Amino acid sequence: MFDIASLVTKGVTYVKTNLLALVLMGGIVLFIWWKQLIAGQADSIVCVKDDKKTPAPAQQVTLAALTRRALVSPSVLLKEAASLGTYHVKWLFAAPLVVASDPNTVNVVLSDKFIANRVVVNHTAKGVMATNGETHAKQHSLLVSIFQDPSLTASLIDHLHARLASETFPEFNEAIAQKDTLDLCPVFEELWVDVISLWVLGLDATGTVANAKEEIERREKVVEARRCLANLTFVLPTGIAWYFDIIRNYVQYSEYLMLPGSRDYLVRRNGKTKARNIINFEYGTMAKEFRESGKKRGGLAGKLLDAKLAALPEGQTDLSDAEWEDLFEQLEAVQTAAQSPLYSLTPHILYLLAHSPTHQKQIYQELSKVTAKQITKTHVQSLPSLTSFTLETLRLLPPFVTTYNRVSPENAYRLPGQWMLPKSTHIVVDLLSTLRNTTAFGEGASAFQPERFNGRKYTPTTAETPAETSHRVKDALKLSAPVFETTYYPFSAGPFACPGQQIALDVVKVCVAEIVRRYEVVAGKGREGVDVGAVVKGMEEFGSEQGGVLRHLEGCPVLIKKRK
Ligand code: HEM
Repeated sequence: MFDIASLVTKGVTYVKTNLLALVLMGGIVLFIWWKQLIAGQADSIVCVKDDKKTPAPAQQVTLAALTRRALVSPSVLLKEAASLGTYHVKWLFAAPLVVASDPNTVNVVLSDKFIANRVVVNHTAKGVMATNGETHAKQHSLLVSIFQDPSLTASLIDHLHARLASETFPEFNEAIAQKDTLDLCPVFEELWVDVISLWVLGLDATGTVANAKEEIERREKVVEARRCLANLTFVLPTGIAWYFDIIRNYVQYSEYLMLPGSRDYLVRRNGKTKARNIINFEYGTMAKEFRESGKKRGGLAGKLLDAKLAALPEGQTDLSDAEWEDLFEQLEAVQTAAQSPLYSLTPHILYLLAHSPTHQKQIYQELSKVTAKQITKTHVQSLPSLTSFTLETLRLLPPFVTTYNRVSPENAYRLPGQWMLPKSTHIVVDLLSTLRNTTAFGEGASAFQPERFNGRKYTPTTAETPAETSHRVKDALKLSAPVFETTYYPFSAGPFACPGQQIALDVVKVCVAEIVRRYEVVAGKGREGVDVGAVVKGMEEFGSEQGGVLRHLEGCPVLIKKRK
């Protein structure tokens, strides 16, 4: 007779007594599966040579080379990149993440003629989660052209002057009165978040309109909300949140890449919904005012609206709801993209000046020739010492230590010797190591020497036309050594290059100049005598928190002295 109960009991006893063996077997099966998966992926690295697909030779790439720590600690990134060579492949789900760094090693590993310079970064790769392809290209070139407009830089500088006078100088004076060390990072984080938010939304710079009180209250609400939102936390449907959190752990800046419908996801945990609503209300008001009375704002909002209206088919005078949404998303993207590198770079320049009194003196002497009450873009463009100091700080402390990650479309990322990276390769360029490349910047590449920029003019990487680019890509691959100009690209290059690079250089210099002409910045207590070279060498003082820009880990502590 078939006794089910006894069979079940026997089964349970069997499972109990053999549980350990079953777990072990399961583990072994999983391990074999994993090894096969990895091996399968390695085999599937197919490159294209002379239009024929062939498996890439195994020695061409190093697998699982960078540790996760390298993506958040610049000092670890430098060390690992130096020991591993140029092409590090990190497995990220099904696709490898490639980090290009040292062209010397790439010469050995991949070919004898590869240079990780800004021309080579000009590939036609697509962003992973960002809008990509033609949509991205259109939005990108729109921003590039809008940012050429001098009135836009001028209005940003107006906001900067107003903010320096109302909060920053009083904060500096307070630190002087207290004879206390001041941490520069939080000061400039608030400054840039405030300045960019008012400029992006096209609000008045000084609050001197007829209903001044109401306007000031409104501006305060907006900047409060923006400060609250500056530390991004996404709320996503559970499945996506899990995927996103994992990606975020591995790929820097991925949290800033917009997912479809991201404005809805940007609703915050921890009571940030209120802040989000304040900004959304501003967006709504912007569209309402235009629709009801044709009123347009200043700042970026106004310029972007003008450009979008100009592109409408004849006879159409208003944007559709979807087009307004696009406009808001672009404003949102610029807010994030602009504020964080600015609040990384500005305190770092001042901190390095505190540790380099000779350079500070030189810059102050240059500045003392400017007699105007307010420093303008024209002034700072003709201050060579300040320009060289800024460019050198950007080289050794680039706010983005790696580019955003992007995915290569099939065969579009060309390597030397006609090799192509396979489709869906995640590519991240290690700007930190590239900007310290000894072939390009000489044996003293890791030393802080602003003078290396003397007599050189920075050409924004957005200035290249596609035709010039593809021609130059071909030429670059033939070059035998990377040159200074093409390897210097802290704003990245190609279709994802920073569209705001000239504005960024202008406003950062105006900000630093206004401070240095009033105050002397001195090394903080206990840090006297530490030379600027020691600060930037090993990068131990800095970190790139998940999804964040490069920051001094102790917030750039300095002492401030008022100049006579
Ligand atoms: C020192 C300051 C800045 C630095 C170092 C910087 C650097 C960068 C870099 C490296 C990228 C591209 C990353 C990649 O290739 O994946 C980027 C993108 C971008 N930047 Fe900047 N940036 C700065 C300031 C600004 C400012 C002031 C604005 C706006 C006014 C701005 C707007 C943008 C935008 C909109 C993008 C996204 C471009 C796209 O994906 O098409 N940035 N920035």
